[in-house]
Order: sequence, then structure tokens, then C-alpha cells
Amino acid sequence: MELSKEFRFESAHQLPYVPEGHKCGRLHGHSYRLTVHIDGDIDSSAGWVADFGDIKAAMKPLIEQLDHNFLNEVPGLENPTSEVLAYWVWDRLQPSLPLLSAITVHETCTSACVLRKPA
Ligand SMILES: Nc1nc2c(c(=O)[nH]1)N=C([C@H](O)[C@H](O)COP(=O)(O)OP(=O)(O)OP(=O)(O)O)CN2
Ligand SMILES: [Zn+2]
Repeated sequence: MELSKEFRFESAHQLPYVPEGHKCGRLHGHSYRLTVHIDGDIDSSAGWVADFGDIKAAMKPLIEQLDHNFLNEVPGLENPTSEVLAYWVWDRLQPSLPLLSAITVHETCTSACVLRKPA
């Protein structure tokens, strides 16, 4: 069974490698929505796959680095595309959340990327 938990944070960024004149080369901000998915079996005694609170606790130090910050200044996010951000979260979250199965990053209401665990 798959569980998901959504996180929201506000961040500024600028994309350094877009062509000259591209709107994303300018400093701007997003209300990001990031969904963490985990996949596992239901523990029969607890009646859940995992405590949603454990997902929240694992994400807390990462959200603290992202929320109300300039992403380009966060180590590893010098080119803060949605795709790079998804890998950044995955690499830091997976060790404490081994059931991690996917991360979705919604940069805007209409644009998102999904990083899934390889089959
Ligand atoms: N593959 C990617 N493409 C783009 C990224 C990205 O991270 N990965 N990022 C951007 C910009 O950050 C931009 O702020 C968001 O792009 P866009 O969806 O074009 O934003 P709009 O507000 O213009 O969306 P509309 O709903 O179409 O108005 C660009 N590309
Ligand atoms: Zn942007």
C-alpha cells in the first residue's frame, strides 16, 4: 500500500543555465508543494504502513533548509530546477525513510516532476 504526505514551502530561486532572456533566469519565487510517497505492507498490529508523523519528522530538517530561503544558496541546489530538487530531497530522505517510493515536486499549480524509485 502506498502512503503520501504533502509538504508546502515558499522559496526563491533563479535558474542559472537557461538561455539569455528566459523568464526563469530572473529571481522569482514559488509556493512549492512536495509530496513524499512510501510503499510498504501494513503492519498488522499497528494497522498502518508507517506513521505519517515519522514522514513529517524525517522531512523537517529538509523543509527548514528550503522554506523562506534562496534555493541557489543551499548546497546541492545551485541549479534549483524541480528535477534537481526532487533528487536533493530523495538523497537526504531515503536513508531515514527506506520505504520511500516517489517524490513529486509541484513548482507551480501547473508544473510538476515525479521521481520514482527504479523498478
Ligand atoms: N523541466 C523544467 N522546466 C522548467 C523548470 C524546472 O524546474 N524544470 N522551471 C521553470 C521555472 O522555475 C518557472 O518558474 C516555472 O515554469 P512554468 O511552469 O513555465 O511557470 P508558469 O507560471 O509560466 O506556468 P503557467 O501555468 O504555464 O503560466 C521553467 N521550466
Ligand atoms: Zn521558478
